Amino acid sequence: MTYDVVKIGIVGMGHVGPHAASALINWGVADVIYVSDIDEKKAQAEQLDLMDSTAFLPRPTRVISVGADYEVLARADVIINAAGDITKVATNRDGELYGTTDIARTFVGRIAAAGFEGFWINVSNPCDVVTRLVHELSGLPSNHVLGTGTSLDSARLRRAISQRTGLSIQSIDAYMLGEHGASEVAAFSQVSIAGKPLAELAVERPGRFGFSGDDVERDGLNGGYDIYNTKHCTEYGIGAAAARLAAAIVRGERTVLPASVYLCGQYGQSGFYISTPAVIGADGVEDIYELRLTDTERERFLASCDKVKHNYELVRDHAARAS
Ligand SMILES: NC(=O)c1ccc[n+]([C@@H]2O[C@H](COP(=O)([O-])OP(=O)(O)OC[C@H]3O[C@@H](n4cnc5c(N)ncnc54)[C@H](O)[C@@H]3O)[C@@H](O)[C@H]2O)c1
Repeated sequence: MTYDVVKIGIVGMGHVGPHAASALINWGVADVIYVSDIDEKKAQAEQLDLMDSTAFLPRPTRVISVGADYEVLARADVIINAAGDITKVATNRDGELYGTTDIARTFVGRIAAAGFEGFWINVSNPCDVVTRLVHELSGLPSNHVLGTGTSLDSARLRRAISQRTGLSIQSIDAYMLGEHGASEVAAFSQVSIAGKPLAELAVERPGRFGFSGDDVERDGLNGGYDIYNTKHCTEYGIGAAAARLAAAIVRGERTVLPASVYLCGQYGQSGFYISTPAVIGADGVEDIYELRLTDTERERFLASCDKVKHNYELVRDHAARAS
């Protein structure tokens, strides 16, 4: 699919939403960005600030504030969901479990009823659970809905390896898999640089490449809280991650990126969202890759799947009790 005019909607203009918008504007990805927030004044203020930034850029982008008129977002090609309450994840991303899912119920169905046929990229936490709910409420095929998942955590893992090796982040092929949360796993056995497995490099040049997998996994896993504990949010990395996925879709890139995707038999798992590398392009999630893991990595990945599925059951019970 090619777009004459690329329209992207963003729900939730707290920290993440505006940074995703800013990345899309700076990269020249979108012609129109609809910004939505239950706090209409906040959405309007962000609209004006973002529009001011366009005066300094080569390509014009229209930013339109729609407040809580969610139906307008049905005109978008891609919608990013960043609605939530970041103060609730002070110790654990599951702190938003009922909040963000209740919030998603207020707009995903309305946007679907207004005829939305595009793509959802969910950022809100707990990311894999909210992504699954968005898929369920949207009525869209599973390849039209994805979550940022471990895209950010994988960037943190690559950053940690980059800091230890002195090589650029772009030179490091490494993935965090599983839940975007405490149970995620670094696929350390599959890290490669220059087409060589890290394990081989570690034998050849231990001084540069012989660092501990546990240490870099810790950075991938806890990197968010290292930032959150000081500034009480994370915004640049995740804004860029969401924008990157949106760009890959509207440009039809077929780029391999880690994302929370609907498993259909990969790792022996099906019917829910969790992160693994995927091909992102004009059809959204066009292919899903299963990595060859060590027994321990696989065991941990499967435990992560169990946790995400269990959290979804909690959300389902919560919704049943409320109805
Ligand atoms: N997946 C990731 O890697 C990652 C990283 C950072 C943040 N997050 C998550 O992204 C979400 C947003 O983070 P943030 O720091 O921007 O949070 P925030 O609390 O700063 O902003 C959330 C915004 O959502 C708005 N909102 C709430 N209910 C709404 C509704 N019904 N309709 C429209 N807007 C609504 C709020 O008014 C607020 O402006 C959170 O769930 C957070 O945990 C995920």
